[in-house]
Amino acid sequence: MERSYQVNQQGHLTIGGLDTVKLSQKYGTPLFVYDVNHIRQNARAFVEAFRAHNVKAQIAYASKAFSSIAMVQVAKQEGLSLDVVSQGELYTAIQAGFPMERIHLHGNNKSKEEIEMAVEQQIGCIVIDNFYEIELLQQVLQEKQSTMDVLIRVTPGIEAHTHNYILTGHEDSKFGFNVNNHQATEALTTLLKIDRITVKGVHCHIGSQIFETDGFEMAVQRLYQMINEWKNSFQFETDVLNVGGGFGIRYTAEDKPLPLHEYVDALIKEITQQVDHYQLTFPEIWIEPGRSLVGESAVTLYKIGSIKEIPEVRKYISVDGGMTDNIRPALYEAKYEAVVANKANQSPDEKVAVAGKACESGDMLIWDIDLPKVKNDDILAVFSTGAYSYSMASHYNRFPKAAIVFVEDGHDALVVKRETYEDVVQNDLFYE
Ligand SMILES: Cc1ncc(COP(=O)(O)O)c(C=O)c1O
Ligand SMILES: N[C@@H](CCCC[NH3+])C(=O)O
Repeated sequence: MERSYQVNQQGHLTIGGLDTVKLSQKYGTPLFVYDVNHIRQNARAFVEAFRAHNVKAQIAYASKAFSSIAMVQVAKQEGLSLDVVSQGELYTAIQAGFPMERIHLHGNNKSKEEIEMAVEQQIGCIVIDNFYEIELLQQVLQEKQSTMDVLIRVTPGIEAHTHNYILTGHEDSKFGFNVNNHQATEALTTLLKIDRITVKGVHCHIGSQIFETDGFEMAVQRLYQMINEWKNSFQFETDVLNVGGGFGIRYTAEDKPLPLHEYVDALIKEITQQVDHYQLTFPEIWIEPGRSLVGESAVTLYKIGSIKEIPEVRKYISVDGGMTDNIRPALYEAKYEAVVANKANQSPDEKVAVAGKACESGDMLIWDIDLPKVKNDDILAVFSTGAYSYSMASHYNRFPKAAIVFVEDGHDALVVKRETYEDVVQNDLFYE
């Protein structure tokens, strides 16, 4: 989906038709601004892609990318399912009134409390990750005299490294059951013996920010070897094949994401071939997009403060946020693009570096970017911050977390309040 940014007559950047400079004045900075229409278009692109093939599917928004009550409401409105990884994400979904039967619980170390909550809420399914969890789930189901549908998360030995794939004979991952050493099959046989558990199928996730379809195709091929063995050995047929998320987005001009339907088209083509080859039943397909639904839908607005020039070295412009609202540059050397929101019609004059305000040399948002000459109080808009920014925010240096605004149809709405200093110390107790 094209990003909905434009420049208005004042030379200000607009998102979803609203002036970002005015939004920064109204709500303060740092501020996340989401174009809700953009999220909806992405969701509909996935829904439509499956519909075009007449394939039954669940598109589960991976809420780890950005979870808030308002975001979960939008996912519900668009008919998506929801992937949650913790009690916190599940609690958010409950508060948002999300249909429990469309929730899938993930996690490589689910606690008994998390499993209990999932069973009590009768969520759609638990994605089983390890043998210990099978014991815990069995115990909880017994205690609560309940039942649960599950998928088995497997690691097929294919790992995506953004632009290419590594085939690993021995899979070294904290997630899921290994296919190659038959732990996945052992998990199946263990689960099949438990009356209160119904195995609906298989899950795998090969990585994130992936720009090609061949890694998904390779994973499907490997999975079908296993699924066919399961059919022959245990007469077990998978009703559901969940191929995870990972569809890439554009952070900078170097990123060339595919239109979302191309991933779906390729997956359906490969699954069709495999099903025909092994003469199996076509499964329901589930996917778990996070970044591709929300990543490009948001900008972060910052106010520029200090400007430091080291002659012949670098010019640093510092903003009023940084790694505490977007850890990705520090954590993954992730690259971002930005514009000066109040000078969006001006051409660049100089190369600068954008620094955050945390007490950490690595707190840099962008190392090299061409911008028009900036001064204090200018507003910087960093693009594509909708995924894994707010959701990975921290209180380092006791900075309060930023606010979030949704814009749609010419309206803006505050959906996450800016934290106050009272919020920052709310759990602190005096030592007496
Ligand atoms: C199991 C699982 N599903 C879905 C996702 C979402 O990935 P993405 O945000 O890249 O679509 C992730 C994150 O990588 C994941 O670990
Ligand atoms: N948080 C990561 C991706 C991890 C996805 C979840 N398994 C990022 O920002 O790119």
